[in-house]
Amino acid sequence: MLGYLSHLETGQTNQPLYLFPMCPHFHHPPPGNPLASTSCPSVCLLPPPLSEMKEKNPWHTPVTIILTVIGVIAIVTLVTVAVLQNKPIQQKYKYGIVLDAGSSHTAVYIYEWPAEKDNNTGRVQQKYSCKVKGKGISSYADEPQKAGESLRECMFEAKKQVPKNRHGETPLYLGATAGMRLLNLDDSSASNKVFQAVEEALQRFPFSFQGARILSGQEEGAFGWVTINYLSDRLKQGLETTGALDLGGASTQISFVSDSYNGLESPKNSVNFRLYGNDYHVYTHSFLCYGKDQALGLALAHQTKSGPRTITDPCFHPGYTQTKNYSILYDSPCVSERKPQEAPLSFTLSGSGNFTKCHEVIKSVFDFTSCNYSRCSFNGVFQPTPQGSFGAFSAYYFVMKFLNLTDTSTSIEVVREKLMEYCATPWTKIVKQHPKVDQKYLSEYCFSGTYILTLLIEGYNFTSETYSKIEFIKKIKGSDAGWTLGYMLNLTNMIPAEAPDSPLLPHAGYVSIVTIIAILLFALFILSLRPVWPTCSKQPQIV
Ligand SMILES: Nc1nc2c(ncn2[C@@H]2O[C@H](COP(=O)(O)OP(=O)(O)OP(=O)(O)O)[C@@H](O)[C@H]2O)c(=O)[nH]1
Repeated sequence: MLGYLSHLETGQTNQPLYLFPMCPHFHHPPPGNPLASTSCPSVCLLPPPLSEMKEKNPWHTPVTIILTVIGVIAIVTLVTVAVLQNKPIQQKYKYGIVLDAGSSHTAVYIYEWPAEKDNNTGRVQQKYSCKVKGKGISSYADEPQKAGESLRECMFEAKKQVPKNRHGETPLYLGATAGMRLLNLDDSSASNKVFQAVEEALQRFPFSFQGARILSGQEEGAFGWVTINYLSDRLKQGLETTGALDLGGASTQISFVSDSYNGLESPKNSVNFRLYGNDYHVYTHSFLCYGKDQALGLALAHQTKSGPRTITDPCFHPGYTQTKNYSILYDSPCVSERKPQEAPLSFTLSGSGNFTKCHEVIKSVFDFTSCNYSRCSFNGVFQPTPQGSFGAFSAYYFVMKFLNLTDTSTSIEVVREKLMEYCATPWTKIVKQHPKVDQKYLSEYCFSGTYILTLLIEGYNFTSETYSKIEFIKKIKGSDAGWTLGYMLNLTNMIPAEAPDSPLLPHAGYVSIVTIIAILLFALFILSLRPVWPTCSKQPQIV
């Protein structure tokens, strides 16, 4: 038989090298007689000059050609099926809507997750959020109808955001937090009317309305913890969890896992979860009246207990003045009992911008003396020592971001110094520096920054070391940090108690393995046909 002819030049002899695929090695015909046989048992004699002959490829038999074609078709079919069968289909989404009816305002959040991964494996993420104009629903106690109306604009937007064919199946929840907790304490009938109005308003939308309710402080804290750990994938991967610090307008929550807390001491602070096959004993506490707006009210109440007409408030910038109404300030159940017996209608507040004095005023709103447990935060509330990393969101983030204090590697002493300098800055200068910032927020950053530091260090007992493990966050991977996502995940059973079975291989790995196996099988098949392989003949076939 005759193999392919190659005219590669060999280095030493400068003779042509003849390659015969069926011969075990190359060989050089003896000089002068290129047709002489060499050591290859199936040696192929040199053919006459190429121009004189036409090779007949021994593989070109009908059987080998048919087998090769069948083999190639089989491989292509196998790989195509593997690719198509296991290919991620074009994503379709399902949706869930949660309204966070907070004390200061209401926000609408739309979440989405892959429809085909409904069984707890798809990642839920925030698709859209809308801040409802105006104040929180609790501020509509005197005109409940308006509470419902206030939600309409954002809800119409939500209708546009969710595809029409998903409207009917999209669950819609409203959770109210500390503002409604306070209204409910103060006037439960007014609170019911507000709920009635918002329920009627929400039922008019084509979503699957699941009801409106007040979350307990414990739920608010625990679902905030779930949210941030879910978004950072710590739950699914069974990693060490992050604590959650949430500072609202009317309440504040702290939630974390501590090695020293198993729920036996102060069981009311314990929330247990089994998520993705792991058990979590979470410590959580919500301080009603210690959100930043109510805390400001507590601080003002402390300074106006004798019913003065003017106060010099160290938590406001020098040159800042404001007239405040006594009945509005003391309207909140957080301070109503402390209302001075005799007080004028209003008082004038003049800022002095003194961080040290502001810190003293703020400390006076905490009770650090009573504790019936092994350890307490404040107001006699049990709390283990903060442990691990923490995510601090809501007003923690707004305030620290504005003050440029989100870098917690900055020592607490430096944070104090910066606050000292900031508080002492005259109000006119502050306004000039931030002409676009809402003056209500702007005027309160000195108080809020000082309050946050006091709450964290003296209140929750963060030390220089543990303070550096706090991260001030607004969003994680595009979704807002807050209780709403955790709440929805819980109500829709989107976090399984046990770890779901995951596919052994990702799509690409699966396709690669099928391809390799197909090729190996084909090679094996060809080898198995060895008996019918064409062999080198002693005589070249000249056609
Ligand atoms: N500086 C600043 N403050 C904000 C902003 N949005 C909200 N706040 C304030 O931050 C505080 C906390 O706001 P939220 O997290 O919405 O709290 P909330 O849900 O109204 O309050 P709770 O019912 O106590 O949970 C409130 O005092 C708000 O007035 C913002 O964009 N910038």
